Amino acid sequence: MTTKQLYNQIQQKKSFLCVGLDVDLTKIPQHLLATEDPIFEFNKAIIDATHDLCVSYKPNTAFYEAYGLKGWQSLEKTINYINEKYPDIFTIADAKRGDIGNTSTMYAKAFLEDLNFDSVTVAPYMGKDSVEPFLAFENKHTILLGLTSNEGAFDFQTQEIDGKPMYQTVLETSKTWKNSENLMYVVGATKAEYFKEIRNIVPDSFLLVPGVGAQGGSLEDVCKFGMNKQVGLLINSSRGIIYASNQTDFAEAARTEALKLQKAMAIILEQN
Ligand SMILES: O=c1ccn([C@@H]2O[C@H](COP(=O)(O)O)[C@@H](O)[C@H]2O)c(=O)[nH]1
Repeated sequence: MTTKQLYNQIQQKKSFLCVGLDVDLTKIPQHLLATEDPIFEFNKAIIDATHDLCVSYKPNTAFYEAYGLKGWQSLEKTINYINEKYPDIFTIADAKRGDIGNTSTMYAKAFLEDLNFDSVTVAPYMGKDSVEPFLAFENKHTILLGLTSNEGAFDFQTQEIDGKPMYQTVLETSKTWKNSENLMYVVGATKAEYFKEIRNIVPDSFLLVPGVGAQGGSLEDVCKFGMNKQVGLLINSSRGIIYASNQTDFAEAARTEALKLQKAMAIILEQN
């Protein structure tokens, strides 16, 4: 999928919402545990209930890897379901990979070729040769960790080397790499005050923004400095949407929460 197609979806749906599919078997409705594949049944119901309100789904692979082979199979069924039933939706494997070149190539094949996600999140700290194998995939996107939403982001990412915070060096250096058109960045909603500076460095890139909802980030604050001509934002909420209820009405409750965010986004889009 191209960023132009993603932008078209944003305009059509008046939404730049990404729903996070972080399935924890201890939090999903009990009745689903009796089914053959509770993770997939949960995801399928959430996806069917929210697909018209969001432009992206982001399963965090940790929540599938934690359940071994069965978890990986649930992830595969989920991505196949989205690709077959809702092919216009942008898919993100939140896997935070990155290794020496030949290993990164295998990670890239796993997520972008075998599972056929549109994008994968990648950690930047092993440098250019660890990221370029992901960028080698045409029409796919690499989402590099820029400035993350957690408190630990201040341990390294904002630390200065030669007078410049490390996250800025990551943005400036990575945008010179091969096929950087297909590069996006993760920037946490909890770091709203950094968006102005980040937009100066990467004015045209899409930013994947987790941290709205359960982590307390503000949609309005992020949009104020984070939006660009193509909107340029994918705002993720996972727990705030998918665990709105743990009863039989869980999918409707998820839709209600997604709708609240979509309506707020529609207003912001109208004003910009
Ligand atoms: O900086 C980051 C990078 C990734 N995440 C991931 O996003 C979701 C957020 O979930 P919520 O339930 O909406 O808090 C989750 O998969 C994280 O691992 C992040 O939060 N911050």
